[in-house]
Amino acid sequence: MSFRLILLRHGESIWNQENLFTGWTDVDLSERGKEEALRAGERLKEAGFRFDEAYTSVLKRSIRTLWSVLDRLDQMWIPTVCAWQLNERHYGALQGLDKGQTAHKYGEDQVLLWRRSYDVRPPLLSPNDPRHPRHDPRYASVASKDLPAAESLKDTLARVIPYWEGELAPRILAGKQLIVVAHGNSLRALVKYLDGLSDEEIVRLNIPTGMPLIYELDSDLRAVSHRYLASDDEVARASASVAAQGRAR
Ligand SMILES: O=C(O)[C@H](O)COP(=O)(O)O
Repeated sequence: MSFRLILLRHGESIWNQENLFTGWTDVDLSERGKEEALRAGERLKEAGFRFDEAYTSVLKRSIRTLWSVLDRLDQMWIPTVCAWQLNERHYGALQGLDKGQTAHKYGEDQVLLWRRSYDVRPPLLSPNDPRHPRHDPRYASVASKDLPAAESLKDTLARVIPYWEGELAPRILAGKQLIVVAHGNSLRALVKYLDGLSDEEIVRLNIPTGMPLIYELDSDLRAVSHRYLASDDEVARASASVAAQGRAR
């Protein structure tokens, strides 16, 4: 028995465009990001995909991307779940800072550790900071011990994988075709798990915005293969540009 799962990172956001650490900040798509989202829907349509259910985060850059995809597929009616567990990694006190200027100030190696290492946490947001998620009504039903002030990828994985095991995997095993629209690092956490990547291998993985990623899974839901619905050139260029966001400026 084999299964298929479609993953998609949201289109470019306004803060992606401005090269700012975003995390749980709820910024919208840029004009280019809106086009990327529609294009992702077109690519899925051209390839003949249909979905039974859709999952996304509680952040509007992902939600709006999902809306555009489902609009293009004429499937806006399918059940859709917004789950905080699929949010971007929480970038703590780095949120709102310019990635290039941060690299200039602290060094590119430190920014690479913050952005791509498995277990280094960015500096924490103070609980009194109005940006802390405990002040945001959308997280009112989340236990305070689960609300992060900053996350490493390991912390992100510790909320994404239980959600995968408890909610997504059972639906896939029940035969449902799912699309999961999420974020660069919540998807890196899921990909690390599905592909069994080591803590060192995950450092080199950069997921581009707006390019559908198709996973073929075995009966244990481990990855057999994956491919982007885009040319190798497009994927290589877009992934390199994500990696380059941490260069000193
Ligand atoms: O939160 C952010 O800034 C981006 O969505 C992902 O950022 P990264 O590529 O720097 O991890």
